[in-house]
Amino acid sequence: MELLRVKGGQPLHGEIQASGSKNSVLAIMCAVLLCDGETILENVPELSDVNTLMQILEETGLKCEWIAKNTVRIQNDGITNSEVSEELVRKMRASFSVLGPLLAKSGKSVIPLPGGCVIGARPVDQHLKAMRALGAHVTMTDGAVSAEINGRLKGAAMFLGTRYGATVGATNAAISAGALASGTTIIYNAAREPEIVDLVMFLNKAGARIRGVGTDIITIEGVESLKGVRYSVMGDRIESGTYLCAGVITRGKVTVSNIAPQTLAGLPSLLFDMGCGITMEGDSITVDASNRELRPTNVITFAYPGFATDLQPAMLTLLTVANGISYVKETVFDARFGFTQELTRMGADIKISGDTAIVNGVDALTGARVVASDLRAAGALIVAGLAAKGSTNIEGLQYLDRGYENPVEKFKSLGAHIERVQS
Ligand SMILES: CC(=O)N[C@H]1[C@@H](OP(=O)(O)OP(=O)(O)OC[C@H]2O[C@@H](n3ccc(=O)[nH]c3=O)[C@H](O)[C@@H]2O)O[C@H](CO)[C@@H](O)[C@@H]1O
Ligand SMILES: C=C(OP(=O)(O)O)C(=O)O
Repeated sequence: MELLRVKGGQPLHGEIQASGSKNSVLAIMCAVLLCDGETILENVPELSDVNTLMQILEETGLKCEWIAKNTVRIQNDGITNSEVSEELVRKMRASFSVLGPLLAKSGKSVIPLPGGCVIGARPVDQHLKAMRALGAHVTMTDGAVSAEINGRLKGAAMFLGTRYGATVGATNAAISAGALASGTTIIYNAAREPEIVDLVMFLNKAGARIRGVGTDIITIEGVESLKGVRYSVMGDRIESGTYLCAGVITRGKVTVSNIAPQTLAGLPSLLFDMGCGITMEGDSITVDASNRELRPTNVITFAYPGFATDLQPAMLTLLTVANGISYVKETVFDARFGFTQELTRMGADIKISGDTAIVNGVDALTGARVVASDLRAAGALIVAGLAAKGSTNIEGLQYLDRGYENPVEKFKSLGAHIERVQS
């Protein structure tokens, strides 16, 4: 079995470049189904999720290849198959996001349900609501969603949302499907995440007419066709935040460049509240925690511009060594504290009460053998290991590889003692 071995105690110093955003590129690659001809995507992170989505697009008849480092070429000469195989959907939940684009472009889409996962139940009711609003006939057979339309989808007004707030995936689905629908589509309570803005910038460059992105009302004037373009994906704010938290927990000084600091929403302010120095300049952000005592703080996750749920595990990990009690409330997913059990094995003092983790800071974490059960848990356990006394051995690297590009090289360049080992 492959493990990540982290020897803690070394303050991180230096600068890394953020990779392209995983969540952004996945949404954009799905939208390439709508675009005729050649699309070239730049700043694409080399991740297993990206490779899985390339396989899914190939299954539908598109041609995908890496043509240079971080550059993918996708040729869309027509969709030849509208059914995605279960094996691929099981590998990656985001594969469900081809539903809307496949339907809008080919009139049909059959996608197995992605199922729940370790961060909570993840229903797709709002995705289906959006497709139905646009006129599709949607049914469920043998655990797969089947959506069909005779001719073009028809623009409509719709309200999307769940008891957790706005939904990123369903907003993306409605935007992509609405782009090729006849007439006007209006999405109320649209999610406002930067990755949705990136998707819309790509689609508008390809010929779509979408306004209001970044606000909670998005208006789409449907067009008859979209044409492939060259587009560079935004920097990854979740990866960036993970490296910043690693810099802080080791009491180091870390700069992340190739990232729009405003996309980090509340993270820089919270790190400032904890006692860190923060500098933002152009497309880079520096956090300085050298010789600082870390104060506790309270965090509540929420749809953007709230604190990102994907950064909750790294942030909570940081609070395990703050000087006092912090409260972390998770409002986006209903089971995203599983990783805290592993932190407890490293000496953290965490109690879970409903949707809130009560984190009582300890003097130091200690190394242990731990298991990552999801992508951001893997990032958080690295953050913990970097600060812990002794060695931490992390299992579950298949999750890490879904969303962090070259983590060993990047952490090493900051001075971390980290390596992949067989055990
Ligand atoms: C590939 C990708 O971009 N993944 C991101 C995306 O996931 P994803 O698009 O799945 O997240 P959503 O914003 O849709 O989900 C938010 C909440 O709404 C619920 N929900 C969602 C859709 C639906 O039809 N019904 C429903 O109840 C979900 O279970 C969850 O509790 O946004 C999340 C929230 O920022 C991030 O954590 C994920 O990293
Ligand atoms: C939850 C995440 O991704 P996904 O939606 O693909 O599971 C994530 O990136 O943290």
